[in-house]
Amino acid sequence: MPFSLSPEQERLRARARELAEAVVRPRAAEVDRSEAYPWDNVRALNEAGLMGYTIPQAYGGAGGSFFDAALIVEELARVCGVTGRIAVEANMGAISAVMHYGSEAQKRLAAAAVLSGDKPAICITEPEAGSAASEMTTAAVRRGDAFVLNGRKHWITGAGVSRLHLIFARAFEADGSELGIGGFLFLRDDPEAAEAQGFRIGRREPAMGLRGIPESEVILEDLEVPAAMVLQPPGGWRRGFAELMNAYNSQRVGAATVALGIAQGAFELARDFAKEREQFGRPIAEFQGLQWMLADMAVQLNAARLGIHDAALSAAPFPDPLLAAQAKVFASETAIKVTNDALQLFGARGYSRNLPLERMVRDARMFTIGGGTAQVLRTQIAGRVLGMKLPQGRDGYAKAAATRAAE
Ligand SMILES: CC(C)(COP(=O)(O)OP(=O)(O)OC[C@H]1O[C@@H](n2cnc3c(N)ncnc32)[C@H](O)[C@@H]1OP(=O)(O)O)[C@@H](O)C(=O)NCCC(=O)NCCSC(=O)CCS(=O)O
Ligand SMILES: Cc1cc2nc3c(=O)[nH]c(=O)nc-3n(C[C@H](O)[C@H](O)[C@H](O)COP(=O)(O)OP(=O)(O)OC[C@H]3O[C@@H](n4cnc5c(N)ncnc54)[C@H](O)[C@@H]3O)c2cc1C
Repeated sequence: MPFSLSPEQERLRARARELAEAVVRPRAAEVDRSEAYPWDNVRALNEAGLMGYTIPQAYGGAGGSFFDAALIVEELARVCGVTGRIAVEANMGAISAVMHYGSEAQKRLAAAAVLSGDKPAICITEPEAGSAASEMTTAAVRRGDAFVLNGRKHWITGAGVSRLHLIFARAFEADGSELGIGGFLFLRDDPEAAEAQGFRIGRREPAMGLRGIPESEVILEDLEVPAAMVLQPPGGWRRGFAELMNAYNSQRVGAATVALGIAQGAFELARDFAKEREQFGRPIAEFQGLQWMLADMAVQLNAARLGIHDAALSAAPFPDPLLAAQAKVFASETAIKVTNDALQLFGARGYSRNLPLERMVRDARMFTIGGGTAQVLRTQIAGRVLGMKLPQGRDGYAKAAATRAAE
């Protein structure tokens, strides 16, 4: 463990590991096979106080930090990536945005949902606005004391099982003038009632990995969201997208931690197997080719963990965008490499669905895509390293120059 832990954090990590080993590990293969959301694990997490651990004590949580959350998430993801992701969304991402930016009523609503076992969903991506998320077309038009939302989100993690949703949409006044991109909170308590209100769950993606948690469409058809459920960061509508994305850095750190946890789990299996399995009359751990593979895995895991902890500890109140992006790029690419090498070390056994290695390879694959692709995050890193705006649209630099000339 690169950063020293307080006695309380040591206990927290031990509590998460105990639960992971006793409850989560034995169910991980079945969660993958059945593709069913692990409600039993959620109940166990909730009883152990690990759902909403970062929620301030005044709202019923433990008031933990993102670093604490990373300790919990790594332990869970080490045995089950799906459960690790649930812990991310119950402690980082949307819930942290609400607990920092929300009104009193919004905080109470969100805290109550998570502390009763909900994993909120964050709804940003649209079919025509993935990496280019700021080009989203889901519209929220003011009508009286509410906004009416229309649009289609896809690849929404937890759609169909989550209650609380943070929906990003482009907001307009009733006269059509644009306000900016904002966050809208919707609680899907009763699926039928939600559908009648205009919040519909569409197709579920047949995903490669992390199959125990759905990624589905969210279709909004004249969904009325009261103005009191608009999540308003301090900078107002014009800064809405930037400040909501700033909060989203916590989830990037969380996603990086799930990738790390999956890879750490695969590494430990490979290390132990290398000492047991014999070929040519000796343990395969005696072959230098494998020793160096294990050494490289250990180097990469340690570096990934350091980057994640550094990013988590930078939170003020959210993790630094550069550190979060760096942590996610490195951990996600490390996870792909380490899980593949761990499988390789097992030979044919690793390729069999009887062992968890092939699941770990599939589960690790998403993290260079979801939460900002490795390519887009590299552009964000480059922009911050260079201290330059790096517009990605074809006429981006020309537009920026024209704006400067007009000023
Ligand atoms: C940000 C992008 C969508 C690119 O869009 P633009 O080129 O229009 O935007 P920028 O000019 O780069 O940014 C506008 C404004 O926002 C600020 N910003 C952007 N990102 C961040 C951030 N992470 N932290 C802090 N601030 C941020 C930026 O600095 C600008 O502010 P100023 O005007 O300069 O003051 C694109 O780069 C991008 O991030 N695409 C990825 C979209 C994404 O991550 N989607 C995630 C969906 S949820 C998910 O996948 C869950 C998976 S999992 O389970 O975790
Ligand atoms: C498992 C999973 C869970 C997800 N969960 C959620 C969720 O809960 N909520 C949510 O809102 N979204 C979610 N997403 C969506 C995710 O955020 C998007 O998939 C991601 O932002 C990329 O968008 P895209 O898939 O449309 O790819 P595209 O943006 O179409 O990208 C296609 C390719 O082009 C590259 N590319 C695009 N632009 C650039 C550029 N400027 N420079 C260099 N390369 C570029 C990309 O890196 C990628 O390789 C999830 C995705 C996955 C896989």
